[in-house]
Amino acid sequence: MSDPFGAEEAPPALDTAQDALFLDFDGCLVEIAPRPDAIIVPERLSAVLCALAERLDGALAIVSGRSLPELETYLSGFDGPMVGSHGAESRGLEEPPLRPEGLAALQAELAGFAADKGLLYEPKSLGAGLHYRARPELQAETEAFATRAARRFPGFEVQLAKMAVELRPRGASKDGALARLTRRAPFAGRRPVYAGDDVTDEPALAWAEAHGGYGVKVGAGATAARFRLADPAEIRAWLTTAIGGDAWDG
Ligand SMILES: O=P(O)(O)OC[C@H]1O[C@H](O[C@H]2O[C@H](CO)[C@@H](O)[C@H](O)[C@H]2O)[C@H](O)[C@@H](O)[C@@H]1O
Repeated sequence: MSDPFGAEEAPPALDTAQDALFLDFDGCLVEIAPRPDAIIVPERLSAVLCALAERLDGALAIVSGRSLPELETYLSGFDGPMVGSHGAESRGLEEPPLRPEGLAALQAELAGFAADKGLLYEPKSLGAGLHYRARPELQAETEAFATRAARRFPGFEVQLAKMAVELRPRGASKDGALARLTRRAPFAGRRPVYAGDDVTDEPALAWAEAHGGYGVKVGAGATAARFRLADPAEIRAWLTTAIGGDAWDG
């Protein structure tokens, strides 16, 4: 694909003997949908992730901005490690969640703003999101509101996402999650490979590049990643190839 931001090349085949693989969820494994609850998760996805995790000796983790319970529901057949809420909560890592004070009050404020403005409010296990896809003209106002909310609730910070602005626990990050994961088995000593599509993924893509591995940017846009694939369908095909599978058919 042609892109003004470099990273033209497709990634090499995964090296299952030495790679540790970290995968974003929305926009990477599944296509972006008009609403968070409207995504379509291909039936084979969990089975492909399980097979690939086995080839990687368990060194495969999902690293997402989604709430952990949602990830567990959408990928119910996959039992490997998962990091949710932009690094603030995890499964299989024995890490306590980052739960700042004021979550309920913060959520009530964001829900009220959404109701007033006709935005989609997304309650999250450790934060909240405001989706302005239906009212894109309100992006600046929504971001300004979120910035003011983060001042009143200092345990939280603003996280921009595709057509959305979120408040997540302060200090949570996907690159921080990668740093922690790669210090422990079965990830330690392997080459970090991260794939993701959004600004929420850029620090993790840069982290993989800076730590002996590489990033795969999904879709268009400026990126720290060396490699690029066009969309989640190409990501799924790349994963399937690594397990010797046939062409992805949904
Ligand atoms: O880190 P990710 O797995 O990419 O999650 C980031 C956010 O994804 C979701 O929102 C995005 O996807 C929605 C469904 O396609 C889309 O409607 C929305 O516009 C996108 O921003 C999710 O709702 C958020 O909680 C995640 O943080």
